[in-house]
Amino acid sequence: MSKTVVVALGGNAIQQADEEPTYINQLNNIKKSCKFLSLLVKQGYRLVITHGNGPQVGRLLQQNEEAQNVVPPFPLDVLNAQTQGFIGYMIEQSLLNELKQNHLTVSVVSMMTRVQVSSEDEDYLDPSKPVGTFYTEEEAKQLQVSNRWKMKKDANRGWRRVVPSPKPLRILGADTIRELSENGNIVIAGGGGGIPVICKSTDADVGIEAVIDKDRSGCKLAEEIEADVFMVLTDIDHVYVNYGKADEKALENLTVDELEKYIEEGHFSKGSMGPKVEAALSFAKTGGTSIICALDKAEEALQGQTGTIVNPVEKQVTVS
Ligand SMILES: Nc1ncnc2c1ncn2[C@@H]1O[C@H](COP(=O)(O)OP(=O)(O)O)[C@@H](O)[C@H]1O
Ligand SMILES: NC(=O)OP(=O)(O)O
Repeated sequence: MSKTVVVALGGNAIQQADEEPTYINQLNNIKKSCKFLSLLVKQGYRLVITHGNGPQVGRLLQQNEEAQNVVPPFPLDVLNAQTQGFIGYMIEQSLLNELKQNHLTVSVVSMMTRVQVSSEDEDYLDPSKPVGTFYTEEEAKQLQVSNRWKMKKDANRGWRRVVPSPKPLRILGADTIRELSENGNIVIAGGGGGIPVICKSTDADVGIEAVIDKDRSGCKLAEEIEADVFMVLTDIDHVYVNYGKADEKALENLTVDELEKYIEEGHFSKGSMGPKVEAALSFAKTGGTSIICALDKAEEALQGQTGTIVNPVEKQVTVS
């Protein structure tokens, strides 16, 4: 039977840092990304695609706030749903067009996905999820006062607004996602990390104003649908130790224990590679294979030829 791969598309697959965030620029990036995804479909992998929404949901939030005297604003959980809708549409249509050009007949389904979170998560008190545009330190300090935004430094890339990011506890509708995938559909699910909701057995489910990290929820999704591979596609060929230093070293094929040691040694930045390696580690611990690699090398990485591959301790073999 063909392997199920949960693919988490990084922000760069949708928007390049140095480009204007217009619809056309984002669509062109998605079209390029879909060319690489279609190669995986051609190889016979079953794809479940998830994607980020940090830049997009941050700008949508800003639009809602800035227009609030003219148009009533919507809460952040609804804005997450909006990003699932429009990014899902852009991926679905671009992928279908690419598959059609390659004479591949596979249906693509975008699924609005809610994700259960805790009402007690500590991130509500000290928000960590960067969204929207990058600012200089000076601009960030002004926005903190004028707009009452919480601002934090995002690795070495500038300052960004931060919003709460609770950990995903359960992907609601995971059974349906699995069924759709097993029936031969490409499924786009858990976009933007999913819509965060609090579920209590005695009360109605209720949405929460937060943005979940898509690498964390992608890993949870892979775990819950029992995927074979969890793959994080970004803009860098490997995960590195001593990244950016003279003695940096690309990580190729490693065990859970080795990766755990590198995480403890503090090699990975909180706002960029950190969540990816933690998600990769977490999935490998459940018995699957995790891969972090460049989007344009996805096919080779699945054949074990490139990328950072994290194997479960007992499974030191490459994926094919
Ligand atoms: N240890 C590391 N190894 C590799 N890349 C790293 C490391 N630490 C930080 N990075 C940075 O992480 C970036 C990828 O993270 P990010 O930009 O958040 O990805 P995406 O937007 O694709 O999800 C790389 O371009 C690289 O600059
Ligand atoms: N929700 C989320 O993690 O989005 P980004 O990957 O775009 O930050």
